[in-house]
Amino acid sequence: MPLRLTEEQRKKIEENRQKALARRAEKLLAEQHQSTGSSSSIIASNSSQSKQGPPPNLPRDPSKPVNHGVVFMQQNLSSSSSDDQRPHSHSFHLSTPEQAKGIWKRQGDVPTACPDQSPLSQMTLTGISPLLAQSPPEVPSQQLLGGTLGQGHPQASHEIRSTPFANRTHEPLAKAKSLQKTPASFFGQPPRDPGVGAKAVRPSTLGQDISDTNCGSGSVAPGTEGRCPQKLGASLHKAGSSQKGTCIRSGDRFQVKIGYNAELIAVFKHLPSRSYDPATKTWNFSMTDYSALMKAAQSLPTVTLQPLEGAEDSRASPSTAGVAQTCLPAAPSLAFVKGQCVLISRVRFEADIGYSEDLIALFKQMESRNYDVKTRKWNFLLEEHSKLIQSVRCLPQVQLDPLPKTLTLAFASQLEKTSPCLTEPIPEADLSGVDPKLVSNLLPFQRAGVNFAIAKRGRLLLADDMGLGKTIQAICIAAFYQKEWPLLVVVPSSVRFTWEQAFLRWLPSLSPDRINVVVTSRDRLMAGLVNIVSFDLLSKLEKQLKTPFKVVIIDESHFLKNIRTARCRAAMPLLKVAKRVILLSGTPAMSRPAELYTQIIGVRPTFFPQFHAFGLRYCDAKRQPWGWDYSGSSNLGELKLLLEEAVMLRRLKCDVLAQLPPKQRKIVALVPGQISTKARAALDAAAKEMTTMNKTKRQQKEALLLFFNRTAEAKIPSVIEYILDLLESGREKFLVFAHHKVVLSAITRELEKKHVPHIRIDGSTSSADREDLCQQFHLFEKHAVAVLSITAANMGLTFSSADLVVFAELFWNPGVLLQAEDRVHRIGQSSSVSIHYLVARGTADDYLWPLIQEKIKVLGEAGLSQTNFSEMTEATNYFYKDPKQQKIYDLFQKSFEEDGSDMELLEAAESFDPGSASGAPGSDSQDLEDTVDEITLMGSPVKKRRYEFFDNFDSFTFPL
Ligand SMILES: Nc1ncnc2c1ncn2[C@@H]1O[C@H](COP(=O)(O)OP(=O)(O)OP(=O)(O)O)[C@@H](O)[C@H]1O
Repeated sequence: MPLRLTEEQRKKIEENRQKALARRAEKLLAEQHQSTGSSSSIIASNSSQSKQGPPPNLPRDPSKPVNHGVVFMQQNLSSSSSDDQRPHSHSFHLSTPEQAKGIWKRQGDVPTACPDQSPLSQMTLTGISPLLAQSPPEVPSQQLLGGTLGQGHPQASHEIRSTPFANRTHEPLAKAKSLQKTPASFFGQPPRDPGVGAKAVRPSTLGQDISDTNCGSGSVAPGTEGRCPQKLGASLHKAGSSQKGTCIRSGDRFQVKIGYNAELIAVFKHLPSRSYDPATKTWNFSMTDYSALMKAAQSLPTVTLQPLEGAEDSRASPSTAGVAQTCLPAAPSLAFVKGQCVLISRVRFEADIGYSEDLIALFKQMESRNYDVKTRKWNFLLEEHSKLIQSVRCLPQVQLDPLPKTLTLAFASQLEKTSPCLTEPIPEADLSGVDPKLVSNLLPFQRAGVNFAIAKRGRLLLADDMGLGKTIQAICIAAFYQKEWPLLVVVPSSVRFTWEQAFLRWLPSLSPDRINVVVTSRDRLMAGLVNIVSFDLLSKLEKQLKTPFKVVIIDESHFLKNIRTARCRAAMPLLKVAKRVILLSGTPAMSRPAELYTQIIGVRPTFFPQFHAFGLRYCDAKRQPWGWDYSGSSNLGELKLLLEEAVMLRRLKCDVLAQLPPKQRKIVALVPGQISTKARAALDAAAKEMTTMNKTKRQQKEALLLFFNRTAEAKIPSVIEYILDLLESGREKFLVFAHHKVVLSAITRELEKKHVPHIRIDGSTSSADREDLCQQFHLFEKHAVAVLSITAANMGLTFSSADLVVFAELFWNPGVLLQAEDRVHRIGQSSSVSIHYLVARGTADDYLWPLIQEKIKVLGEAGLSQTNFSEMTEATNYFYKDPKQQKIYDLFQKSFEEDGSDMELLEAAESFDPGSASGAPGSDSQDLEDTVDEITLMGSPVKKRRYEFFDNFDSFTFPL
């Protein structure tokens, strides 16, 4: 069982975790700083990767290219460890000449420029493509344009030196060749005339290109150091004859002071952050454009710009170039934008991407375009997705990732459509082969659920709110595929027999002996037509499986959320090979999307074959020093759409309230195996006592009392297991009524152990305290259990913030039970209330339940009660059949009908001491505690779940 933490404890843990991470990051930064030193010359001599990115083990977000260096680094890292859903062709990589040449195009020229490139650009790009192939897909073109080409792998520098054309092609801002024609072409247009371009290149310029490439970044390949200053000298030659200007810093912007120069103004006009001040008649720019401007100016033969004070000219020397780099922010000026397509409805997707003029021009060519003024994003019909992606690929400075493959598969019909159709009606399934009793009892929304499941070919996650009748729907869906049985039903241990009862109730055609409830690890898993097994036993019995089950139901499927658990490892392969998979959960994910992953692939094994891809898109995956953190959430709207389209059906109580009765009662048949041998012997002895002839009236009552008390004792472990299962299933606030002090104490003790917030009201609670406790329960934020005495807390209290009442014990007076139910079902309650009666076979419950039912019937006949318990009774076969049982029943009936016996029994029961053979009053015995511990730990459910709870955090993180 999981150990529930309070909200406060969770917060504390999270706080500590964050602090630890911050300390770790600081330490690593300091170490990194020490090892690299602050000297720029050291930085300059390092490879570009170590310079551009933060230390490899610092947190970074692979999906957000906030910083060029980081993008470069991250891309390398993520591409090595991630399963990127993007088809390769969608990535922005320039490994082919056709792709690489796009870098030269003016963005507006996309449609025409793409197909026909000049031979020169093809030739030159072919020359450099090996270098670019080494660049990660997300290296922004700005890095390439801004003189960072040489920052790549040392080998890359080498290639540049040996292929001068490549340098020209890749250093656009330094290309005298194109600039000598027109500055505009410098920024965008590919060199059109190879002949002119080639002739225009002066020898010195070529040399300068090489030096810029190698030295500008400070990344110097071995053996090139001596050459750099020489080349630099050549490049500085122009200073003598050119127009001079200076850059002046002004806050986070800088100003350029220079006389009129048409070429330079053309350059200015291409910088996104440009601003002209008519008062001073100067242009100013954001610092992000500084590098790009300097590079461009450097290439203009008619201009010499003095760099900003304090910022070294990147041309100065290889050893000082790093200083300039570290002083200046990265320059994303030439508008490299990166983003992704995100689904926003069943028929539309949105381009989640930054501003780019060319991209917007392209968007405007899409027929289905729509601009959302609120989100300030463009969206389109799915059918235009491919067209848009194809077109965007021609924009060299834009990377728009397409929808992941999983989404295109799930929404294939929408992607291929020519006109949008919002919702296809789900066809009515032919249920003529299913027991009419079941079909006729389905509520309309349940019938719709069955239709949905069959339309999905029997594979779905049915995630209806708690208490909406997932069981009846699951049985109906499974019965539709009855020809493919044997059926496997995997459930929490505490509800195995409840499921058996449900099959018996809803499928009368199914012979009871065809139902196999697996109780121990020695049982056979495939012995019946319907096989019901707990999660924990499944992992012990999976080896028995020779042939796979074709139809599988998993109740409370969120029990599989942690992929590392034995239960998940046992179940997932079964789901993969099964033809029909019916997952049931009222709370498929309790805290984060990562919890959904196993359930999604349980239903659709081909969706997101790698968790990492899912994590990147929906869990806001972040790389941390210790590995990947998948505990966040992102793109939740899209995830919801995907789930609804292909995986999940979820209705909330409020959606179907009109179809629900105000109270829904359910008998939960407790697992007989949970009653220990010792308790069983005590029960049998007590039952025997009751049937012994020739007893006085008093002796008979004592015998009955002992039987009632022994029942309480015997049920404790199963009751506790059920309560913990409820908590694990996400039930947040509920009431547990019991009668015996030992039961109340055992429950509160367990809740304390598990740190579950709870209150207790019994006969010893003062009336002043009762109100306070009620209030306290109301204020609890999440999980909270009110442990209440049936007789001491059944009146006058309001617990309408809960919508579930659990009766751990029965009580012979139905009026008391109904009053207790109404603590929740009262004014202020807007929901349908669920009531669970926990009954254990072979105990006094066998007699108490029919007795209650009988009394209710009488009350109903007298017009005093509209309640009907008979349906439940019929469902659970709670009929005493043999004559001996009838005798005990009679005894119960007689005893409880006599005046005053209630009080007598109450008093005796409340203070029952299980340690005493006679059941005489006394304190809770160690004996009972031992029994509880022994049984709840038997098969280690408690132990295991506690581990899993703490393991949750880990389960959403992967080591590097
Ligand atoms: N169509 C129906 N006719 C009669 N009883 C129904 C119907 N649907 C549900 N019930 C009853 O409602 C109660 C709740 O149903 P069930 O246990 O299947 O809910 P659930 O959705 O599985 O809830 P949880 O998530 O809490 O397990 C049960 O007693 C069930 O028998």
